[in-house]
Amino acid sequence: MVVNGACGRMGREVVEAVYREPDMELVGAIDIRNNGFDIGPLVGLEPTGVLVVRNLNKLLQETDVDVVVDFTGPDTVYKNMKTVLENKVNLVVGTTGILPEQLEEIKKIAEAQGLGVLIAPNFAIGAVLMMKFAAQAARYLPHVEIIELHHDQKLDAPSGTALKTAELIQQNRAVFRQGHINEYEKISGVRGGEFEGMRIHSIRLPGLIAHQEVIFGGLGQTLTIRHDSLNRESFMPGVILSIRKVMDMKGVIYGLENLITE
Ligand SMILES: NC(=O)c1ccc[n+]([C@@H]2O[C@H](COP(=O)([O-])OP(=O)(O)OC[C@H]3O[C@@H](n4cnc5c(N)ncnc54)[C@H](O)[C@@H]3O)[C@@H](O)[C@H]2O)c1
Ligand SMILES: O=C(O)C1=N[C@H](C(=O)O)CCC1
Repeated sequence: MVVNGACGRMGREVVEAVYREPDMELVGAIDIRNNGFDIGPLVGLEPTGVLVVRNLNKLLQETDVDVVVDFTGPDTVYKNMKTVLENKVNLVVGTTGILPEQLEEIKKIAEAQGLGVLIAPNFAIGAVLMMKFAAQAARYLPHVEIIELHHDQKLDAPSGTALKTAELIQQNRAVFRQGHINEYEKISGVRGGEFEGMRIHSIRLPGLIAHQEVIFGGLGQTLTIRHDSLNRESFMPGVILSIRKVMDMKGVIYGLENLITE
Protein backbone atom coordinates (compact mmCIF):
# COMPACT_ATOMS: atom_id res chain seq x y z
CA MET A 1 0.00 0.00 0.00
CA VAL A 2 0.92 3.67 -0.44
CA VAL A 3 0.36 6.62 1.90
CA ASN A 4 -0.36 9.98 0.28
CA GLY A 5 0.41 12.89 2.60
CA ALA A 6 2.94 10.60 4.34
CA CYS A 7 4.86 13.42 6.06
CA GLY A 8 1.77 15.02 7.62
CA ARG A 9 0.36 14.48 11.12
CA MET A 10 -1.97 11.67 10.02
CA GLY A 11 0.25 10.30 7.24
CA ARG A 12 3.12 9.64 9.66
CA GLU A 13 0.77 7.88 12.07
CA VAL A 14 -0.54 5.67 9.24
CA VAL A 15 2.99 4.78 8.08
CA GLU A 16 3.86 3.68 11.61
CA ALA A 17 0.60 1.72 12.00
CA VAL A 18 1.15 -0.11 8.70
CA TYR A 19 4.64 -1.16 9.78
CA ARG A 20 3.10 -2.70 12.92
CA GLU A 21 0.89 -4.98 10.76
CA PRO A 22 2.86 -8.11 9.82
CA ASP A 23 0.74 -8.80 6.71
CA MET A 24 0.88 -5.27 5.26
CA GLU A 25 3.64 -3.74 3.18
CA LEU A 26 4.30 -0.07 2.57
CA VAL A 27 5.52 0.24 -1.02
CA GLY A 28 5.36 4.02 -1.38
CA ALA A 29 5.18 7.32 0.50
CA ILE A 30 4.03 10.49 -1.26
CA ASP A 31 4.22 14.06 -0.04
CA ILE A 32 4.48 17.29 -2.02
CA ARG A 33 6.38 18.99 0.80
CA ASN A 34 9.30 16.58 0.81
CA ASN A 35 11.34 14.45 -1.53
CA GLY A 36 14.01 11.79 -1.55
CA PHE A 37 14.49 10.75 2.08
CA ASP A 38 13.60 7.50 3.81
CA ILE A 39 10.20 7.63 5.56
CA GLY A 40 11.35 5.34 8.44
CA PRO A 41 13.32 7.84 10.59
CA LEU A 42 10.58 10.47 10.13
CA VAL A 43 8.17 8.21 12.06
CA GLY A 44 10.75 7.00 14.59
CA LEU A 45 11.62 3.73 12.80
CA GLU A 46 14.82 2.35 11.32
CA PRO A 47 15.39 3.21 7.62
CA THR A 48 12.81 1.26 5.61
CA GLY A 49 14.04 1.65 2.02
CA VAL A 50 10.82 3.52 1.13
CA LEU A 51 11.74 7.00 -0.04
CA VAL A 52 9.28 9.91 0.04
CA VAL A 53 8.44 11.05 -3.50
CA ARG A 54 6.20 13.81 -4.87
CA ASN A 55 4.64 12.30 -7.99
CA LEU A 56 1.68 10.02 -7.18
CA ASN A 57 0.85 9.21 -10.80
CA LYS A 58 4.43 8.18 -11.61
CA LEU A 59 4.67 5.98 -8.52
CA LEU A 60 1.39 4.22 -9.33
CA GLN A 61 2.49 3.60 -12.91
CA GLU A 62 5.82 2.11 -11.84
CA THR A 63 4.73 0.12 -8.76
CA ASP A 64 2.30 -2.70 -8.02
CA VAL A 65 -0.11 -1.14 -5.46
CA ASP A 66 -3.32 -2.57 -3.88
CA VAL A 67 -4.47 0.45 -1.87
CA VAL A 68 -3.64 4.16 -1.54
CA VAL A 69 -4.48 5.86 1.76
CA ASP A 70 -5.02 9.63 1.41
CA PHE A 71 -4.49 12.10 4.26
CA THR A 72 -3.58 15.24 2.31
CA GLY A 73 -5.82 18.32 2.25
CA PRO A 74 -9.27 19.53 1.14
CA ASP A 75 -7.83 21.49 -1.81
CA THR A 76 -6.13 18.47 -3.39
CA VAL A 77 -8.03 15.36 -2.33
CA TYR A 78 -10.39 15.20 -5.32
CA LYS A 79 -7.54 15.39 -7.83
CA ASN A 80 -5.61 12.73 -5.87
CA MET A 81 -8.63 10.43 -5.81
CA LYS A 82 -9.06 10.68 -9.57
CA THR A 83 -5.37 9.92 -10.15
CA VAL A 84 -5.61 6.79 -7.98
CA LEU A 85 -8.76 5.50 -9.70
CA GLU A 86 -7.33 6.21 -13.17
CA ASN A 87 -4.47 3.90 -12.17
CA LYS A 88 -7.03 1.22 -11.15
CA VAL A 89 -6.06 1.17 -7.47
CA ASN A 90 -8.39 0.95 -4.43
CA LEU A 91 -8.60 3.93 -2.14
CA VAL A 92 -9.05 4.76 1.55
CA VAL A 93 -9.65 8.47 2.17
CA GLY A 94 -9.50 10.22 5.52
CA THR A 95 -9.06 13.70 4.06
CA THR A 96 -12.10 15.86 4.74
CA GLY A 97 -13.66 18.65 2.69
CA ILE A 98 -14.78 16.57 -0.32
CA LEU A 99 -17.74 18.35 -1.93
CA PRO A 100 -21.04 16.50 -2.59
CA GLU A 101 -20.66 16.83 -6.39
CA GLN A 102 -17.10 15.48 -6.17
CA LEU A 103 -18.36 12.50 -4.17
CA GLU A 104 -20.96 11.77 -6.86
CA GLU A 105 -18.28 11.86 -9.58
CA ILE A 106 -16.01 9.51 -7.59
CA LYS A 107 -18.94 7.11 -7.12
CA LYS A 108 -19.46 6.97 -10.89
CA ILE A 109 -15.77 6.34 -11.63
CA ALA A 110 -15.35 3.70 -8.87
CA GLU A 111 -18.46 1.80 -9.97
CA ALA A 112 -17.45 1.92 -13.64
CA GLN A 113 -13.94 0.64 -12.79
CA GLY A 114 -15.11 -1.94 -10.20
CA LEU A 115 -12.79 -0.41 -7.58
CA GLY A 116 -13.30 0.03 -3.84
CA VAL A 117 -13.29 3.50 -2.24
CA LEU A 118 -13.78 3.94 1.50
CA ILE A 119 -14.18 7.55 2.61
CA ALA A 120 -14.48 8.25 6.34
CA PRO A 121 -14.47 11.69 7.92
CA ASN A 122 -13.56 10.04 11.21
CA PHE A 123 -11.83 6.69 11.75
CA ALA A 124 -12.13 6.66 15.57
CA ILE A 125 -14.59 4.00 16.71
CA GLY A 126 -15.81 6.24 19.55
CA ALA A 127 -16.62 9.00 17.07
CA VAL A 128 -18.58 6.56 14.92
CA LEU A 129 -20.57 5.51 18.00
CA MET A 130 -21.13 9.16 18.95
CA MET A 131 -22.61 9.79 15.49
CA LYS A 132 -24.81 6.69 15.66
CA PHE A 133 -26.08 7.53 19.17
CA ALA A 134 -26.77 11.11 18.08
CA ALA A 135 -28.82 9.90 15.12
CA GLN A 136 -30.83 7.65 17.47
CA ALA A 137 -31.41 10.44 20.02
CA ALA A 138 -32.71 12.80 17.33
CA ARG A 139 -35.80 10.60 16.96
CA TYR A 140 -36.86 11.70 20.44
CA LEU A 141 -35.07 15.04 20.86
CA PRO A 142 -35.08 16.93 17.54
CA HIS A 143 -33.65 20.18 18.96
CA VAL A 144 -29.90 19.78 18.59
CA GLU A 145 -26.69 21.77 18.22
CA ILE A 146 -23.32 20.32 17.18
CA ILE A 147 -20.11 21.74 18.61
CA GLU A 148 -16.90 20.47 17.05
CA LEU A 149 -13.50 21.36 18.49
CA HIS A 150 -10.21 20.84 16.65
CA HIS A 151 -6.56 21.91 16.67
CA ASP A 152 -5.88 25.33 15.15
CA GLN A 153 -4.02 23.99 12.07
CA LYS A 154 -7.20 22.48 10.62
CA LEU A 155 -8.14 24.00 7.25
CA ASP A 156 -11.80 23.07 6.77
CA ALA A 157 -14.79 24.10 8.87
CA PRO A 158 -17.07 22.61 9.86
CA SER A 159 -15.27 19.31 10.33
CA GLY A 160 -16.17 16.35 8.15
CA THR A 161 -17.37 14.61 11.33
CA ALA A 162 -19.80 17.43 12.17
CA LEU A 163 -21.22 17.37 8.66
CA LYS A 164 -21.58 13.60 8.69
CA THR A 165 -23.24 13.79 12.13
CA ALA A 166 -25.71 16.37 10.84
CA GLU A 167 -26.46 14.21 7.79
CA LEU A 168 -27.11 11.14 9.99
CA ILE A 169 -29.29 13.14 12.42
CA GLN A 170 -31.18 14.57 9.47
CA GLN A 171 -32.33 11.08 8.49
CA ASN A 172 -34.30 10.95 11.78
CA ARG A 173 -35.37 14.60 12.10
CA ALA A 174 -37.87 16.70 10.17
CA VAL A 175 -36.33 19.85 8.72
CA PHE A 176 -37.20 22.84 10.90
CA ARG A 177 -35.43 25.99 11.99
CA GLN A 178 -34.53 25.93 15.67
CA GLY A 179 -34.52 28.85 18.10
CA HIS A 180 -36.80 31.87 18.41
CA ILE A 181 -38.40 33.00 15.17
CA ASN A 182 -37.20 36.56 15.84
CA GLU A 183 -33.66 35.72 16.98
CA TYR A 184 -30.89 37.83 15.41
CA GLU A 185 -27.10 37.99 15.56
CA LYS A 186 -25.39 41.04 17.08
CA ILE A 187 -22.07 39.60 15.86
CA SER A 188 -22.25 37.88 12.47
CA GLY A 189 -21.90 34.08 12.66
CA VAL A 190 -22.30 33.90 16.43
CA ARG A 191 -25.14 31.36 16.15
CA GLY A 192 -22.95 29.08 14.03
CA GLY A 193 -23.54 27.60 10.60
CA GLU A 194 -26.95 26.26 9.64
CA PHE A 195 -27.59 22.78 8.26
CA GLU A 196 -31.28 22.00 7.69
CA GLY A 197 -32.20 24.21 10.66
CA MET A 198 -29.57 22.72 12.99
CA ARG A 199 -26.62 24.82 14.16
CA ILE A 200 -23.00 23.72 13.87
CA HIS A 201 -20.25 25.54 15.82
CA SER A 202 -16.54 25.15 15.03
CA ILE A 203 -13.89 25.84 17.66
CA ARG A 204 -10.16 25.94 16.79
CA LEU A 205 -7.51 26.03 19.53
CA PRO A 206 -3.93 24.86 20.02
CA GLY A 207 -3.83 21.88 22.37
CA LEU A 208 -6.93 20.27 20.92
CA ILE A 209 -6.85 17.19 18.64
CA ALA A 210 -10.42 16.25 17.58
CA HIS A 211 -13.51 16.52 19.77
CA GLN A 212 -17.25 16.88 19.33
CA GLU A 213 -20.32 17.44 21.47
CA VAL A 214 -23.84 16.90 20.24
CA ILE A 215 -26.25 18.62 22.62
CA PHE A 216 -29.97 17.84 22.52
CA GLY A 217 -32.58 19.90 24.34
CA GLY A 218 -36.07 18.82 25.40
CA LEU A 219 -38.69 19.69 27.99
CA GLY A 220 -36.76 20.35 31.22
CA GLN A 221 -33.73 18.33 30.10
CA THR A 222 -30.63 18.20 27.91
CA LEU A 223 -28.61 15.26 26.64
CA THR A 224 -24.93 15.66 25.70
CA ILE A 225 -23.07 13.06 23.67
CA ARG A 226 -19.34 13.79 23.55
CA HIS A 227 -16.34 12.16 21.94
CA ASP A 228 -12.66 13.07 22.35
CA SER A 229 -9.73 11.86 20.29
CA LEU A 230 -6.81 12.39 22.67
CA ASN A 231 -4.18 11.40 20.09
CA ARG A 232 -3.97 10.37 16.42
CA GLU A 233 -3.43 6.73 17.33
CA SER A 234 -7.19 6.73 18.04
CA PHE A 235 -7.83 6.72 14.28
CA MET A 236 -5.51 3.82 13.42
CA PRO A 237 -7.68 0.73 14.10
CA GLY A 238 -10.30 2.24 11.77
CA VAL A 239 -7.72 3.00 9.07
CA ILE A 240 -6.23 -0.52 9.24
CA LEU A 241 -9.72 -2.10 9.13
CA SER A 242 -10.56 0.03 6.09
CA ILE A 243 -7.37 -0.97 4.23
CA ARG A 244 -8.28 -4.63 4.77
CA LYS A 245 -11.93 -4.22 3.69
CA VAL A 246 -11.51 -1.91 0.70
CA MET A 247 -9.78 -4.53 -1.43
CA ASP A 248 -13.00 -6.60 -1.52
CA MET A 249 -15.27 -3.61 -2.20
CA LYS A 250 -16.73 -2.32 -5.43
CA GLY A 251 -17.97 1.28 -5.39
CA VAL A 252 -17.91 3.93 -2.68
CA ILE A 253 -18.69 3.62 1.02
CA TYR A 254 -18.92 6.94 2.87
CA GLY A 255 -18.60 6.50 6.63
CA LEU A 256 -16.89 3.88 8.79
CA GLU A 257 -20.25 3.05 10.40
CA ASN A 258 -21.04 1.11 7.22
CA LEU A 259 -18.18 -1.33 7.92
CA ILE A 260 -19.12 -1.94 11.53
CA THR A 261 -22.04 -4.35 11.86
CA GLU A 262 -24.43 -4.35 14.84
N1 LIG B 1 -10.79 10.77 8.80
C1 LIG B 1 -10.15 10.95 9.95
O1 LIG B 1 -10.31 10.18 10.91
C2 LIG B 1 -9.21 12.11 10.06
C3 LIG B 1 -8.40 12.26 11.17
C4 LIG B 1 -7.49 13.31 11.21
C5 LIG B 1 -7.41 14.19 10.13
N2 LIG B 1 -8.24 14.01 9.08
C6 LIG B 1 -8.12 14.84 7.87
O2 LIG B 1 -6.95 14.41 7.17
C7 LIG B 1 -6.42 15.51 6.43
C8 LIG B 1 -4.95 15.67 6.77
O3 LIG B 1 -4.82 16.04 8.13
P1 LIG B 1 -3.38 16.24 8.81
O4 LIG B 1 -3.63 16.77 10.16
O5 LIG B 1 -2.57 15.01 8.64
O6 LIG B 1 -2.77 17.40 7.86
P2 LIG B 1 -1.24 17.79 7.65
O7 LIG B 1 -1.23 19.15 7.06
O8 LIG B 1 -0.45 17.52 8.88
O9 LIG B 1 -0.75 16.74 6.54
C9 LIG B 1 -1.10 16.78 5.21
C10 LIG B 1 0.12 16.33 4.39
O10 LIG B 1 -0.29 16.19 3.04
C11 LIG B 1 0.72 16.77 2.22
N3 LIG B 1 0.08 17.16 0.97
C12 LIG B 1 -0.72 18.23 0.72
N4 LIG B 1 -1.12 18.23 -0.56
C13 LIG B 1 -0.55 17.13 -1.14
C14 LIG B 1 -0.61 16.60 -2.44
N5 LIG B 1 -1.28 17.18 -3.43
N6 LIG B 1 0.09 15.47 -2.68
C15 LIG B 1 0.80 14.88 -1.71
N7 LIG B 1 0.89 15.34 -0.45
C16 LIG B 1 0.21 16.45 -0.17
C17 LIG B 1 1.26 17.95 3.02
O11 LIG B 1 2.55 18.30 2.56
C18 LIG B 1 1.26 17.36 4.43
O12 LIG B 1 2.48 16.72 4.75
C19 LIG B 1 -7.31 16.71 6.78
O13 LIG B 1 -8.29 16.85 5.80
C20 LIG B 1 -7.97 16.29 8.09
O14 LIG B 1 -9.22 16.91 8.27
C21 LIG B 1 -9.14 13.02 9.02
O1 LIG C 1 -7.42 16.85 12.49
C1 LIG C 1 -8.39 16.96 11.72
O2 LIG C 1 -8.42 17.80 10.80
C2 LIG C 1 -9.53 16.03 11.87
N1 LIG C 1 -10.49 16.11 11.01
C3 LIG C 1 -11.59 15.23 10.97
C4 LIG C 1 -12.85 15.97 10.55
O3 LIG C 1 -12.77 16.98 9.82
O4 LIG C 1 -13.92 15.53 10.93
C5 LIG C 1 -11.83 14.47 12.24
C6 LIG C 1 -10.58 14.00 12.87
C7 LIG C 1 -9.52 15.05 12.98
